[in-house]
Amino acid sequence: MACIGVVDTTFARIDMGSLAVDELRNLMPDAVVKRLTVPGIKNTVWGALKLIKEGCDAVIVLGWVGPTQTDKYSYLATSIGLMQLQIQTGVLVLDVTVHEDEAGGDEKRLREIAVDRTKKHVWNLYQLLRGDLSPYAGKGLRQGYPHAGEIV
Ligand SMILES: Cc1nc2c(=O)[nH]c(=O)nc-2n(C[C@H](O)[C@H](O)[C@H](O)CO)c1C
Repeated sequence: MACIGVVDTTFARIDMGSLAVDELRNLMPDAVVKRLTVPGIKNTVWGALKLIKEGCDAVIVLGWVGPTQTDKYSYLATSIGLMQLQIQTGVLVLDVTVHEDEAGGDEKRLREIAVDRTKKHVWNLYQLLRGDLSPYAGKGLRQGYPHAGEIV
């Protein structure tokens, strides 16, 4: 039985962790889901490794990046950490991040982005655990926005 880790943060302004857990239950009702909420994105590497050590086969990390340059640097550091973690463990760690400044201050839009991106990346994780996404290659899939679509 698959074990899926969910790591999210208190820094986030939308509860993407709960959205991810709900969507995992929809797509993978038999999977064990282990959730760990940490203070912020820079703590997610530790959280993901903890869940991997506890036996998770894959981890989805839900991060929220603030609008300042310092926030962006924190995210860059985290991204490198999450990539290193995958190199060292070989475990898929799917980084799902919402940037607070990507909706131009429109908080309703920001929620829509967070919900759409979380659900679609849970779907991506589900597909990757069952094989790969090759049936969707080149289809212009987007998370947080409508699919851009294929150029034909
Ligand atoms: C500058 C900064 N920006 C963010 C952010 O954009 N998103 C986030 O989740 N957390 C941020 N943090 C906090 C760090 O991730 C971490 O929680 C603290 O440095 C404590 O280790 C910091 C310190």
